[in-house]
Amino acid sequence: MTTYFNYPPPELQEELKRIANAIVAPGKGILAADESTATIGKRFADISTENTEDNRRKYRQLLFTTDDAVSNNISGVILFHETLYQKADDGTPFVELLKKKNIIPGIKVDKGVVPLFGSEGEGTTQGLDDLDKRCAQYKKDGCDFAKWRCVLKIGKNTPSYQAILENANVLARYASICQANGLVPIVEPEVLPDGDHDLDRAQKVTETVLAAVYKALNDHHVYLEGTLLKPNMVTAGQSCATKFSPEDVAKATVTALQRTVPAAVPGVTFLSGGQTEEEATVHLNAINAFPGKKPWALTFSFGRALQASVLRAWKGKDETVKAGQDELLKRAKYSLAHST
Ligand SMILES: O=P(O)(O)OC[C@H]1O[C@](O)(COP(=O)(O)O)[C@@H](O)[C@@H]1O
Repeated sequence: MTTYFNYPPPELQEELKRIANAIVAPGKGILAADESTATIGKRFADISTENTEDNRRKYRQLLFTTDDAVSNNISGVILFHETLYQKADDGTPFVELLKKKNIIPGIKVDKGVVPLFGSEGEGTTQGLDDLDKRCAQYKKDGCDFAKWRCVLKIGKNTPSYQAILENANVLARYASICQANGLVPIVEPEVLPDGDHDLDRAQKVTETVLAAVYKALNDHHVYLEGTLLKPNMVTAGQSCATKFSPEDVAKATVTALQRTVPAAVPGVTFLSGGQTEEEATVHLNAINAFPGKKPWALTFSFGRALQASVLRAWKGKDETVKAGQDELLKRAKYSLAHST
């Protein structure tokens, strides 16, 4: 294997580093509002709201017209393709609304999880074919970062070596293509919380997966200072009989990261992965409070843990938009409350 290669040119390195650091500025995190049409449909079903293009637009308008104070705690928003090109009622493109608030627009660029042939129900994530072209266009259209999610399942025989390697490699290919186009790649290898495994097993799997991801990023010459990691917090499986304290979760999570994530990475933006808003917040605060070496910013890139009460307050109605926005302000403020 050749070890002769070039990192991005110095100006591009500077740009990527500047964007990544701005996203994880102290006290700030990411609002993951990039639910695909099917996923937002599930969220809308819970509040008996029809999954139409205009309802999706209205809901994202609610999020992006929340009081400017939201940008004290939200540095970036991940958008779904459709949302990037939508406008508010007064014709202002959503991207402009965000930029006016000093919030960095980002874009989900993966095209979803597909089965991995020959595996025990595992998957890989598709979307590489036209990624270079799409990234160039998204950068022109105002995005400064991107996100790609891979999922790994914990089971008796999983995650398999096949799945670990394949997902690490596809994340690395995605990351290098993003960087070439001036987008900071958020690398998301989510170890799913489904199952009855304990905390120790979740930690070991997370370590193995992250180690493979950083090996692949190195193999693909990804410039780590211009990337962010979006991992799962290390929690026991959702059906595990044993209960673990926030301090246990913090210890397992910080230890897994210390063992695998290079110090060159500016920040870790955790996904919430089906935890309640309260759990995700308590865990993130325990992670930040945990003593020891933590050379990266540790913050949030929550979907459900920032939006569950927003959706419940909004209920799909025009007259409850303000109630939804108040919930978003509250959740954004408290997600990192004890660590700033
Ligand atoms: O399956 P989809 O529609 O791509 O969405 C997956 C969701 O998972 C996330 O990566 C993390 O979301 P959660 O914090 O709710 O786990 C979001 O960015 C994204 O919206």
